[in-house]
Amino acid sequence: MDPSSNKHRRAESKKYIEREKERTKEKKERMGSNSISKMAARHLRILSGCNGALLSVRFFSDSTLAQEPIASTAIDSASVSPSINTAENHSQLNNNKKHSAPSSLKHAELAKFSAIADTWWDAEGPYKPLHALNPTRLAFIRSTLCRHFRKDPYSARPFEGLNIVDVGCGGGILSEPLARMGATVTGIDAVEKNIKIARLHADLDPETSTIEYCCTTAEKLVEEQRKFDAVIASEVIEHVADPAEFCKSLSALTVSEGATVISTINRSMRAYATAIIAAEHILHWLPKGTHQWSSFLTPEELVLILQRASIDVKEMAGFVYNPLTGRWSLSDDISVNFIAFGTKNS
Ligand SMILES: C[S@@+](CC[C@H](N)C(=O)[O-])C[C@H]1O[C@@H](n2cnc3c(N)ncnc32)[C@H](O)[C@@H]1O
Ligand SMILES: [Mg+2]
Repeated sequence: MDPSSNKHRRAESKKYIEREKERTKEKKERMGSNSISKMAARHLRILSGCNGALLSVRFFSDSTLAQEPIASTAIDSASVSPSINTAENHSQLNNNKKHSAPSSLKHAELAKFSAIADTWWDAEGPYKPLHALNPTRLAFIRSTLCRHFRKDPYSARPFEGLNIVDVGCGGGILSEPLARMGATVTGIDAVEKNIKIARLHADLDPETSTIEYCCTTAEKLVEEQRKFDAVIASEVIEHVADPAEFCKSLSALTVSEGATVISTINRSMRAYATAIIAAEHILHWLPKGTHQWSSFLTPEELVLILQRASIDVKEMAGFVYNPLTGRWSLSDDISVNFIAFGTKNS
């Protein structure tokens, strides 16, 4: 056939389209074994740490995922507040630029945390909700980690022998009880002031003075080739620049067969009404602007990005607030606050 003829060109185009179809099919098949559609269709068994009740959460089909892009915001260095532009933070931020992994820092978010750093241990201050949430999230963390690492959940120090990193530890509200439960804890935060407060507070008690606090990021620890049995990022992922990259860093920090725990807020209308309108604008629990609804992740999105980072989510639970008692409890209602436990694929 004459190579310049129309017939020849049509035949070549047809071959090309066929090859592309074949490649797409292969790609789909490769992804299929791991894809969220399988994950989404299956029931996750959730054992509540508080009452041992067997809860079950059904994920939606992945069509919802296709419609809703995972929230991701580019770093806007112009929006960094002068309060975070300290020499220490500057050198730390500059150091981050040198690393190959993209920075998880969202400077405007860090400025908000820096501005209220001295209130971490004021149980009636802006971190009141985190203080109130602490026993409930610890119940989930204790039950999932003990089950996974075959530890006795009824022991006073069930995490003895476990090496845990608390990423975005803030003032150490979660790091401290983890250390009291026997874990060797490393607490890291991108805000220098938070780390200073955390260090000062932990030094008040010999049981928590063992915590290693460091002003750094997950990606920086990856560069340093640090590894942990368990990686925890509680109420942090909604404040980072790129949740998917952040999860990759968390995964890289986790030993093979190790555990990753993430808690955050669902991108639901209920979350908008309660976590933003009520908590920030009506009840003034949190400073206005603490959260951006568009930065929240749905549970399905979190499962997907963790799966792509080689972490299989095994258990998930919701945190539900009772305004009458002022207490949080574990629930199968993941429509607002939720927590996920996953394990790193070997
Ligand atoms: C809502 S606070 C949660 C603190 C703590 N995890 C807790 O729940 O008690 C979020 C924390 O994450 C930190 N943070 C935000 N982005 C970060 C990043 N990319 N790397 C490390 N820490 C970060 C903030 O400075 C802040 O202390
Ligand atoms: Mg938050």
